[in-house]
Amino acid sequence: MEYIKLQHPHSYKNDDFPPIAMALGYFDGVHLGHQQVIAEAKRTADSAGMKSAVMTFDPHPSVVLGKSIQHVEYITPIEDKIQYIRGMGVDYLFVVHFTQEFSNLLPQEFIDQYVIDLNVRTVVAGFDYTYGKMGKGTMETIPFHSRGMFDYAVVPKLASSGEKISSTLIRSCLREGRMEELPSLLGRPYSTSGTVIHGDKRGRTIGFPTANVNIEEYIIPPTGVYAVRINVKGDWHFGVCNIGYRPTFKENREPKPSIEVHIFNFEEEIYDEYVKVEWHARLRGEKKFSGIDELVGQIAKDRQEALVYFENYHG
Ligand SMILES: Cc1cc2nc3c(=O)[nH]c(=O)nc-3n(C[C@H](O)[C@H](O)[C@H](O)COP(=O)(O)O)c2cc1C
Ligand SMILES: Nc1ncnc2c1ncn2[C@@H]1O[C@H](COP(=O)(O)OP(=O)(O)O)[C@@H](O)[C@H]1O
Repeated sequence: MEYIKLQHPHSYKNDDFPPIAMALGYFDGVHLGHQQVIAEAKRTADSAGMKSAVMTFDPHPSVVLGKSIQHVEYITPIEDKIQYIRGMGVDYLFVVHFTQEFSNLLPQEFIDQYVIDLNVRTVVAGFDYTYGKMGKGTMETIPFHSRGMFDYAVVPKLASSGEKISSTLIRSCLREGRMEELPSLLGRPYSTSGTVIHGDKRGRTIGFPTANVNIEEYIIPPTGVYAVRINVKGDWHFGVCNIGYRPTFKENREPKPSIEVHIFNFEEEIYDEYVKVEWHARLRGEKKFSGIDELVGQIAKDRQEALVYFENYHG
């Protein structure tokens, strides 16, 4: 896959590229609905002898359009998005740096500069895709803006248990800790990557060392205890993860919850390793225990519950 970052204004002309079938979207999560749009662009490219492409945007428009939030949390931060799209086998990935100036392009200007000038011959997008200033361009206006230079295909909504699969639905599952529903929406479990940092070194003294993972940019599930898998140096391990403020030990809440994984049957020192945590099930909420023995007893039960959960796990 060729990865092309586009800064506005770019200077490509259509003879810089072969004919392209391009999937267009923000694609946070690269969920099953997104995967359908991307697969449709690939099918079209294959059957028409064109190259396939995905165009997406970074950062999230709300960062730039100043809708209250400055710090967006993603289902798939840009690096993960690139990796999942690469895994789908597309030929080109265009990532447009989303700026105020870019967001002010009129729908026709967007189509001229970001579709026609990149030699796109077929646009594929979901039924609710919008483009150009204020999202005024829709799949209904696309034939008009195409100037007869390209075809288009609209992918209808994909539902799971009667609900439209969307980044919004996935965000609410994540915020509510409904981890078990995510594979049917994402096509894979939710996962987050980060570096193992130093904690208070208390874990090892209570018999449950925990790798504290610094996870940034992702949506963090609610505090509580989870059955997880963790990838360390290329190998998957099972474990239990606590997200929270460790009220048993700490009077005052830190600004961010800690995310700590006790890895089963594992004894290595892994500080500074970049690890991937895969979230499978929420087991319980975080509690303040009256002492270390009660906490340790509960963690032993959590471990057992996760082991039972994973007994029938077959990757
Ligand atoms: C599976 C699991 C469940 C946990 N549950 C709680 C809890 O309910 N309440 C709490 O105060 N701490 C809980 N902890 C966090 C421990 O307090 C924490 O691991 C310990 O303080 C070690 O911290 P350290 O890694 O910074 O040394 C849990 C940890 C694990 C691994
Ligand atoms: N089974 C295990 N699960 C998690 N971390 C482990 C395990 N065995 C060894 N470790 C190592 O020990 C560290 C955790 O020990 P801990 O006393 O909890 O320290 P910290 O408070 O710095 O996280 C991890 O970062 C890792 O390097």
